[in-house]
Amino acid sequence: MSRTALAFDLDGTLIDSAPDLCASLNRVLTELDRPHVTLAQVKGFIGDGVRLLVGRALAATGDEAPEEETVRYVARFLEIYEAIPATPAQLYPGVAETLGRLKAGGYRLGLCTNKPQQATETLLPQLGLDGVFDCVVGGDALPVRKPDAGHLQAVLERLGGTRASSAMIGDNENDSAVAVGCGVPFIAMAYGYPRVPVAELGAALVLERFADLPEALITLG
Ligand SMILES: O=C(O)COP(=O)(O)O
Ligand SMILES: [Mg+2]
Repeated sequence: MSRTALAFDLDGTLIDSAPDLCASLNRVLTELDRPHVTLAQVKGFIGDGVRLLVGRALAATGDEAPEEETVRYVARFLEIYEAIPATPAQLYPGVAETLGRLKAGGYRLGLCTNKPQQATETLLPQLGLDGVFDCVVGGDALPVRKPDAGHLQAVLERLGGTRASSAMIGDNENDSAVAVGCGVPFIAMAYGYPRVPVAELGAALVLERFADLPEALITLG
């Protein structure tokens, strides 16, 4: 077991959050008398944090709003989103069991997500993942966030992970970029929300099933 510190992305890697994000965006859009966005559109908006998620939904349904208005809509969006209880059924197949298996096997697990810290910490116990992660670093927890490598760097420092002992597991270009920036291998989950074909993410390995991760880590060496 040479890779002992694992950093995970959240949306599109551990949970299928797009339906709740889409429903929350559409409630905000209804309040603004705008048309709704589709689930397929929202999947393309996810991954760069909540400000861009809301901004993209506004751009897709009319004019982008001035910054101070957008800030209010982001706050309203988060109020709605955080009030929707998540359930373990939103985890992709095998996620809970596999994370439990890795933790029991001595791996240190960190979360490196662009979702805001408070929304992430609200979600984790609802998903049944309370206490699974040794550190959780959300998209507003630091002055930088993915694709800035400083985000993953902070997670790896908290996990005590070095280049040789770490890996990043994610679903899109931002996860690939931080892995490259930190010089650690990137494992891509093929089922997430990438904006380019998964084969173009530059991953050391692409997995169809989360449950294949423990064996993949052994392959990686
Ligand atoms: O963009 C977000 O809010 C979350 O995205 P991530 O968990 O895939 O980083
Ligand atoms: Mg993601």
